[in-house]
Amino acid sequence: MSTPAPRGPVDSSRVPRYAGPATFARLPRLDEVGRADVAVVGVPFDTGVSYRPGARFGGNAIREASRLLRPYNPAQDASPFALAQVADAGDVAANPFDINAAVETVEAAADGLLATGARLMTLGGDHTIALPLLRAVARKHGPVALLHFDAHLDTWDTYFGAEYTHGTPFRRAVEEGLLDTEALSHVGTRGPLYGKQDLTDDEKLGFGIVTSADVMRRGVDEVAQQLRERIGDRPLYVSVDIDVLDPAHAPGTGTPEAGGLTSRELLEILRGLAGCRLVSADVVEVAPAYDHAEITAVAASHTAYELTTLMARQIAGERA
Ligand SMILES: N=C(N)NCCCC(=O)O
Ligand SMILES: [Zn+2]
Ligand SMILES: [Zn+2]
Repeated sequence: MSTPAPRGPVDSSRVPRYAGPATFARLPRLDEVGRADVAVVGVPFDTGVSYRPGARFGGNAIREASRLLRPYNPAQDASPFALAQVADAGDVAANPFDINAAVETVEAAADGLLATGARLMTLGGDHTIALPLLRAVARKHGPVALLHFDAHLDTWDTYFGAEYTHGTPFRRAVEEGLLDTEALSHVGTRGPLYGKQDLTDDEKLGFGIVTSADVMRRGVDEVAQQLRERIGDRPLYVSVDIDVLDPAHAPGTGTPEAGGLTSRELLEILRGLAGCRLVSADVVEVAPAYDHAEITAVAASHTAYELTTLMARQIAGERA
């Protein structure tokens, strides 16, 4: 069965790129194209944060910054929006006053989009939302490999007795059997912890750690190769907390930590994942009130672009 040619972004050589409403990369809305291979969906929710709030505005900041993306990605030699239908699915109406209700709403929205055959490219929102997203993805694919880019472990147990927060999604995900514990990696980890036990607990859950300093010492190619080997041909979920980047590269975030990755390192590691079976991804924790000159939002838009390109190439490869 032949698939219709995907509808791509508005042509920025004919319509100024700063004109009109901001969808991700100036792509059509999902309701304009009916269905999508990759649905870019916003989750404006930040009730799970432990420090600076504001990630509820992250998705729209990333959309605004993504106006400057262009249709051909030379680093991956691919035109993602021609290889697959990528569309902007709008925002999930997550309850800002009730975390449990919000988690349920995100899960249901993700289920709905995944049921149409779309992969999710989610724009957060704080990191709490990774849990409902992983629930939906695991319901579809079974336990998935997880590649988690973050300054933080996000495998803590509770904050103030709360189970669902931005510091706890991946412990919950392991407890719920959503992850393939043979293939769990944190990348970019750094900064002070509550105690050494944090690391022991994290290791017991099955995670391997590539610290920010490891990336600097070993280089992006070696790191990407090690990650690819660990992931193998498992279905893969990639979660990018933008605070994995150094505050110089991403000041607009809620819990910044010194000594992070450069945006160049992050983008190169992502490109090195070509060939992995990427089933969905998120970019979270962009808090534009702390941003300057859209530094963080631009980095996040390029991160989502590389992830989308990986998914589009994967989809095109499956079709061929
Ligand atoms: N997921 C992010 N960004 N941060 C988690 C930090 C949890 C803490 O305040 O200890
Ligand atoms: Zn973090
Ligand atoms: Zn995080």
